[in-house]
Amino acid sequence: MIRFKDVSKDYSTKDGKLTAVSDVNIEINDGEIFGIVGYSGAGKSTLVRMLDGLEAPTKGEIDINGTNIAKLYGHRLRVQRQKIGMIFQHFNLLWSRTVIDNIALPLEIAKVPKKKRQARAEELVKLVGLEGREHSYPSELSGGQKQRVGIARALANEPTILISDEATSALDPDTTNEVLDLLLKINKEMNLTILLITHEMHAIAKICERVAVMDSGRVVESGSVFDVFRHPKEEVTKKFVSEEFSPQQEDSTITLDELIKKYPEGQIIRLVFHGPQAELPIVSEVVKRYSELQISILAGAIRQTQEGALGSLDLQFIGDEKQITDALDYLKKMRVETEVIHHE
Ligand SMILES: Nc1ncnc2c1ncn2[C@@H]1O[C@H](COP(=O)(O)OP(=O)(O)OP(=O)(O)O)[C@@H](O)[C@H]1O
Repeated sequence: MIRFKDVSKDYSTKDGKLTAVSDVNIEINDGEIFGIVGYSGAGKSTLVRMLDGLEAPTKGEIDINGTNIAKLYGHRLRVQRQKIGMIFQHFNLLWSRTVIDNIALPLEIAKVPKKKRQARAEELVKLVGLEGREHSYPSELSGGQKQRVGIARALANEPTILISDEATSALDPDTTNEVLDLLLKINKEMNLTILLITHEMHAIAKICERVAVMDSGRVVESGSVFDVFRHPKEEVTKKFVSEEFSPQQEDSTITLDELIKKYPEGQIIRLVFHGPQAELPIVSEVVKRYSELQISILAGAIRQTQEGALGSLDLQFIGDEKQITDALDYLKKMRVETEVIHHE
């Protein structure tokens, strides 16, 4: 288990003290994929550097399976750091080395005999799906392939923890999904604990079980991804969730205010479905039961999370108030969450 306990980190700058991380408490279970999301400057990288023993907290304790990282130095710190693999946004590969030699680099540093490191590097090439590209140079690879090399290299020393620091931020959406699928596969096959640091809620939704949202050095909200997506409490979380998850209108740049301006009549209701409900024909049932109402679908989105599908739909209801209330009661009975986002 990784435990951040009341962790703070201050830097002294020419403008005085800067608190990069403030009273952070997080517990990450073995084998879990845990997300940390925050905008630039939220303190995510500082947290990672402390976990990797590159910097010590000003206050608090970070321990991995009971060992306080800040208390380690010399050989013991090096051994501990080998248990943590890291992947980065810009891959950090050596351009003069081939794929296989990049992957074998940490083993060379750890002085693993040549035959053994060759065999391990070949195994890793297979694991990340780069067979046939062993002797290519990074400049000959696509972004997704480069990140696969990064992942294989990070796994060379058989770490128990993998930190992904914005590792998909420079990739296009399809490649991002492929890399996330690979992380999920590795997590399952090797029971690896993965800490996913990102500003992309999509990546969190796709593979994480739990998430902590950081803002100005603090963890402002945390919990299961499913719950945080369903009921974001803090403004910053709402912003992240709505960037990724708000129902997509035909013109996806339209804001809620513009939507209301465009459809001022009646009521606009947002429905949130989860789990098996997302697959039931609930909307057609409402249309049938309350046939006097005029019901239009304005926008919709569905996301797959590790706990099942989470869907959201904005509907406009025009008609008799009592009928609208009855329709909403019916939806509630079907355990669909409803939120009135506009009432004429
Ligand atoms: N070595 C340092 N000296 C002084 N201030 C620092 C140092 N490292 C980080 N900071 C400051 O601490 C705050 C948090 O930075 P950090 O890099 O941890 O954020 P982040 O969430 O990782 O953002 P990004 O993704 O942009 O790196 C920022 O205000 C940053 O300027």
